[in-house]
Formats: sequence, structure tokens, C-alpha cells
Amino acid sequence: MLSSNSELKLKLNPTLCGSSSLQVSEEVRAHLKTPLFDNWQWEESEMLLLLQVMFTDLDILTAFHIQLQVLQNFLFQVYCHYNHIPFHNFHHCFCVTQMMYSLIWITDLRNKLNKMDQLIMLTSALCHDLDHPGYNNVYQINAQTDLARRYNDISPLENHHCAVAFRILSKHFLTSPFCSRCILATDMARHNEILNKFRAIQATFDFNDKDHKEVLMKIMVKVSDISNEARPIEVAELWLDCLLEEFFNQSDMEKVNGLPVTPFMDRDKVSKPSSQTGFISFLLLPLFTELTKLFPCLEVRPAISQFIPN
Ligand SMILES: Nc1nc2c(ncn2[C@@H]2O[C@@H]3COP(=O)(O)O[C@H]3[C@H]2O)c(=O)[nH]1
Ligand SMILES: [Zn+2]
Repeated sequence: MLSSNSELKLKLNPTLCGSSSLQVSEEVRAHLKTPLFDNWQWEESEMLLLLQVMFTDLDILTAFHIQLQVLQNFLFQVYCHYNHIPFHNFHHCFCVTQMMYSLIWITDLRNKLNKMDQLIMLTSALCHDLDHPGYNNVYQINAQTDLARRYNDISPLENHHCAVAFRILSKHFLTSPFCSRCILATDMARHNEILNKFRAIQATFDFNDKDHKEVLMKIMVKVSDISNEARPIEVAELWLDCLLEEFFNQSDMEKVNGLPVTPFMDRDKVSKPSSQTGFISFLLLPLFTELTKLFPCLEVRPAISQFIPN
């Protein structure tokens, strides 16, 4: 039985952060491989250390002869390029990467995909919201921001995350078009397009087919990106507060600047339940359901099912 997060925390010696040794207990490492992991219990410096653990425990450093120092510099650069905003910040980056990491272990993708694919998935998760300004694509386009102009209104934010990722990654260990494609796939305007592609190949999925693998990697980044509600309620609840704070900031700004007000961000119209019911039933569940068909081990069984005989 795993200890609670606060017990685990004591087992991670913060004085080791930034050092070259990775003395993180087996128990913390085990917990890190589950979606039960509670990010709210950890400091940012500790999260940086835990991100290192993810790379080392997937044997990525060994496979690509990456020096620990290079990984640490890369992670620090990633950290520096997230903004201090309510939701799309370094903590979100950590959670998305940690969910990706858990999914890789739970679904045994560690043995089904090669190390390069695993590196691409972790890196895409880390970089997917780099330098997010806290205002979404609709705002960028309506306000005709620099980003919207630079990218001709086409996924301005995701294109920007890719550009920043490319700058950071080219100084470290990897630039891959697959990384950019995974990051671009996180634009929710493309949700149905990507989900439908996955639906079309899911029944005949072949881990040796590179097109199939690419769709799966995009789905994995997307699932991880919107997975807060798949976490324990006490973790998810705080994330919803952060998300609504960022949404409300945007709609306030839209009102002040006479721009169209995004309805699901309007503090006068949105409540916590109203914001989640549609999101969970129309976006999150269909995505998880499709992934579960490929990986039945992901099926969430209600707690009571343990008392029902097979
Ligand atoms: N309502 C709601 N939206 C979410 C939740 N999690 C993620 N999202 C949305 O899904 C989007 C995924 O891409 P972004 O990170 O741009 O912005 C995210 C939010 O707009 C959630 O729990 N509730
Ligand atoms: Zn995100």
C-alpha cells in the first residue's frame, strides 16, 4: 500500500534538488507512475527533480546518451518559459507530463513503443503550453494579437508553443517534427478531427504502423492535457479553480475591450458544475472511452465493483 503524498514528501530530500544524484525513494517513484499523484503537495524544485526521475526511469538518458546535466538544463529552460498565470503554468506542464508518464507505464507503452517515441511523448507533454499568455486562441484572433497575425489566425498559441519548444530543444537533445505535430494536436478546435482519425484506426491498430503510432501519440498528449478530472477529486477541484480564474480573467478582458465574450468563460454565466458537465460528457469521456478500447486496462471501475463477484 502506498503512503499518502505528505508521507512520500518526507522521503524526497529537497537538498538533493539540482544535484546530480537522483536519490528519490522507490515509493515516490512508484507513486509517480499513477494518476493518483497529487501535484499540490510538491514544490516546483521538487517537481523538476521528479521530471528527471521520469526520464531516467524510462531509461531515456541511457538510450540516447544524454548527460544528466543536459536534461537538468533543458527542464530548467522549460520551467523558465512557463508564465505565472492561474492555469497554463509550470504546474500544469508537470501534471500533463506526469499523466503521460503514468499512461506509458499503465498501458505498457514502454514495451510497445520505441524509446524515441517515448521521448517524443514526454517532451511534447513538457513543451505543449510553453509561454502560454493565459488568453486562448479565440481571444488572440478577436484581439488580433501579434501571435494571431504571425500565424494567420491558425492555431496561434499552439504554433507559438512549438516555436518556443524548437528554440529550447535545439539547444539540448531533440528536435522532431513529431513533437511539433503532437503539440499542434492540442488545439481543441481540432479535437473531433483527431479523435475521428483515432476511431477509424482503433479496431485495426498496429504498433508497427508509423501513421497509427502518430495518431496514438497525439491522442496520448490530448488525453494527458485534459485529464484533471480523471484525478482524485481533491486534486481535480483545485485545478478547476485555477482554470475558472484564468477563464474569468479572459472574459473580463473581453468585456473591457469590447470583444465578443466567450460564453464558457463568463463569470456571470458559468458555475463549476455547468462548466464541467458538458466538458466531461462531450470532450473528456469520448476521448477516454476510445483510448480504453485500445487499452482495456485503463477502464475505470467503480469502487463498488470490487465487491461484485466476476
Ligand atoms: N471546462 C473545462 N475545460 C477544461 C478542463 N480541462 C481542460 N479544459 C479545456 O481544455 C483545453 C485544452 O487545451 P488548452 O490547454 O488550450 O485549454 C484547455 C481548457 O480550455 C476542465 O476540467 N474543464
Ligand atoms: Zn495544456
